[in-house]
Amino acid sequence: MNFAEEYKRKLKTPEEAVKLVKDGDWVDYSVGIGFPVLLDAALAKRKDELRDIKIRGSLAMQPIQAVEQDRERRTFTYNSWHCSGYERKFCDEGLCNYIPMIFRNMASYYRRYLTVNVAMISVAPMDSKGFFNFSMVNCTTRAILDAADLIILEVNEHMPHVYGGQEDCIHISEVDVVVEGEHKPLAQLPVPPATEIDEKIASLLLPHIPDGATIQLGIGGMPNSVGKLMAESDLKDLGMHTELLSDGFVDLYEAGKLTNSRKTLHRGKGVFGIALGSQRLYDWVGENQGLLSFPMDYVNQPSVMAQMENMISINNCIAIDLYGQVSSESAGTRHISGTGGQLDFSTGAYDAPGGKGFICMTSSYRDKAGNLKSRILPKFTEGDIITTPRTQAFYIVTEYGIVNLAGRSTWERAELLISLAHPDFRDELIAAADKQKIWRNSNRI
Ligand SMILES: CC(=O)SCCNC(=O)CCNC(=O)[C@H](O)C(C)(C)COP(=O)(O)OP(=O)(O)OC[C@H]1O[C@@H](n2cnc3c(N)ncnc32)[C@H](O)[C@@H]1OP(=O)(O)O
Ligand SMILES: CCCC(=O)O
Repeated sequence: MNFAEEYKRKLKTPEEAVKLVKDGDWVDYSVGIGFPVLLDAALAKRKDELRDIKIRGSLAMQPIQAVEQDRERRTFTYNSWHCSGYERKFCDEGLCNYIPMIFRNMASYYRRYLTVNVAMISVAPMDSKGFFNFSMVNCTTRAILDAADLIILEVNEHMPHVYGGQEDCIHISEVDVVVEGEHKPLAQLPVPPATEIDEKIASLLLPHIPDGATIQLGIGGMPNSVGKLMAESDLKDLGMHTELLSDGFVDLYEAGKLTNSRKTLHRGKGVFGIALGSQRLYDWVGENQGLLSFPMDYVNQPSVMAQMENMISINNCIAIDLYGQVSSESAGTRHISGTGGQLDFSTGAYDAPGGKGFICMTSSYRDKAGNLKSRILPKFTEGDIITTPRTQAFYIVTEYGIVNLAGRSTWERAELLISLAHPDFRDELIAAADKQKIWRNSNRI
């Protein structure tokens, strides 16, 4: 077979390729660095000739021209599975709608229910055997492509080849159209520096993490900082099984802590679903035989995590109420990010022998006007979305301590959670707990 010939036959310009999109189509744009930059720009130019184009994407980190060029949403309706900071601003303006999901189910939504008229996805350049590697976006890429009526690949010369265990590539024979062009360097996720509170939280976590543990770090500043601080600890022989591979893991690797040598599943390999972070991370992930990408319906499956001894999951949240419900994706009706894999990992870590799921947060935050606000709330009120229900939220950590809510009644939860609150808010939380009939006279903080 001459794959180079087939490639040439399928090659079109981005402008020619997007002519295949028809009125009413559902178009999929992939996740993170899988975003099809050239195809999006070409599709946006068709805004006056097309009608009712619905786009799905997520964690976009560069301008989405179909939204930027059509701010009245006359032609394009953009939807996200998980909002980046950039997409969050679109939600604020009514230009992006969130699609609720938990990551382990996302592929099955495509396989069972969703229509994909056109998939436009960025991939690494074709290899000599005719395969395009999904690079750092194994995620649900294969499920999206399998569901698509028409597959248009955008070859991105900066996307490195990444070793995968399953569903990590597509062959030229399965593809309808290929486009090429010049790309800017891959979009990066900023890595905020660790704060004093992050350091305190990491110091509280460390005694709960045994040598040889398998680690998941969630999205956001704090889990990344915890990874960095774990790299400075005495921990040994850590393993990686994570939906999101972020810079915290490079810190662990460079400090010699990440060996994967004691993993009880995929020994010797760090497993992940998607990588997002700095160029340093991307350079480390490309062509790295110590890593394996897998689809999210495998990585995020609790029954898979349950096979890993001492699976430790570390995630962040927006707020928690005195009942132990965790909100990590909205603030009232303001949409912030998404459920992502938080519930998958809280569940899977609990099911693993010796496993623990930690939800970490600063006890308080300053709102945009500079007022100090508690993240521990008496109850959720203004439309806050529950990401992890109280039945699956176990270890909760702030800079004031660490508690385990498993098996605790409502008065015990109120007492434990108030012990984690910023001191300025404890009295009002106790008063609220009393009013809500979840406070015992003998409770002490
Ligand atoms: C990856 C795996 O393997 S599993 C998956 C883990 N996935 C999850 O945990 C999904 C849910 N979690 C998340 O999305 C993130 O961890 C978050 C949102 C909780 C924290 O992420 P960060 O990027 O550190 O959030 P950050 O502190 O920058 O806040 C994000 C926004 O929420 C706002 N915000 C944060 N806390 C609050 C609050 N309590 N009330 C109101 N707004 C708030 C911030 O102001 C900011 O808004 P802005 O962009 O307008 O400034
Ligand atoms: C890719 C990270 C999304 C999440 O699960 O939070």
